[in-house]
Amino acid sequence: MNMSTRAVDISGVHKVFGRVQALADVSWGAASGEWWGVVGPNGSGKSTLLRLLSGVDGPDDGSVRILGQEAAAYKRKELSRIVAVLQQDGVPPVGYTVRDVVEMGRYPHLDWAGRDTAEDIVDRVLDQLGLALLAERRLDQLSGGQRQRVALAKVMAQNPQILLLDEPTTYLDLHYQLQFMELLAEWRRKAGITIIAVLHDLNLAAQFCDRLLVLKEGRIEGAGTPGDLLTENNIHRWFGVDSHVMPHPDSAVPQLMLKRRE
Ligand SMILES: Nc1ncnc2c1ncn2[C@@H]1O[C@H](COP(=O)(O)OP(=O)(O)OP(=O)(O)O)[C@@H](O)[C@H]1O
Repeated sequence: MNMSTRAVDISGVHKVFGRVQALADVSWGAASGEWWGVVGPNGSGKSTLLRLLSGVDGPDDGSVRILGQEAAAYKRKELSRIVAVLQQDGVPPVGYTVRDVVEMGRYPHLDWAGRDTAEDIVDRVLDQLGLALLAERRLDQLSGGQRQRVALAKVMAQNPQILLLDEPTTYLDLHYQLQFMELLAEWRRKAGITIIAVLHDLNLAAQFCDRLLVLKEGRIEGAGTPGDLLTENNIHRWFGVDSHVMPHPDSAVPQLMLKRRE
């Protein structure tokens, strides 16, 4: 890839649902290899933005470019080789085995005869995520945290350049939340992928993301480093809550403690 090519670039994007302006004149982009957290109150347009970036939906106005080309100009399978998406509940508890699901991640890379172009990748990913012993287990026999690890294995097998995540840690306990974020960080370090993650947990976002994109009522309220953006004033402006913001003792990134009202 040409290193000057931006991973994603959107400009002048509008998206309307009935009378709701989900995104209003949004212009923003991510350089290759960056990790962006997309944050903001409920209903601010975060998931809508992710859907436009994944190509499942198009803007009403403006442009959404992936690696320099309009998202709509890609063939479905071609875009799936570049962009992978992981949702809140990444894989549902159905009867497929762990291996089946991770193999599904390879679909965009199968040739015309259904042959995989990189056969060993499924076993490598299963090993890397500590899932080798669970490979033949069915998803409905796994915990939510284990299933989310399988969902991560599936998108890793997909081997994308850009990973989109929509609140991926919502159903995870503290241990799995941290483990999930560390696995993403390691993957990015090794493969240089671009990560764009909708996150509600600002403390996790501050610890892992290079930059934050803040949306409110469909508009960009800020784009920059957690250190620049996560101030007590901003938190109040965006979420209507009072907080203490303090530097993390290890890394000095801002960490948030909510104040009670009384
Ligand atoms: N398919 C749809 N039909 C109608 N309205 C929609 C649709 N998708 C989103 N919206 C509306 O667009 C606005 C933005 O929604 P979106 O899901 O992008 O917000 P969000 O920031 O991801 O919210 P949350 O934090 O609650 O997940 C909301 O007002 C929502 O009700």
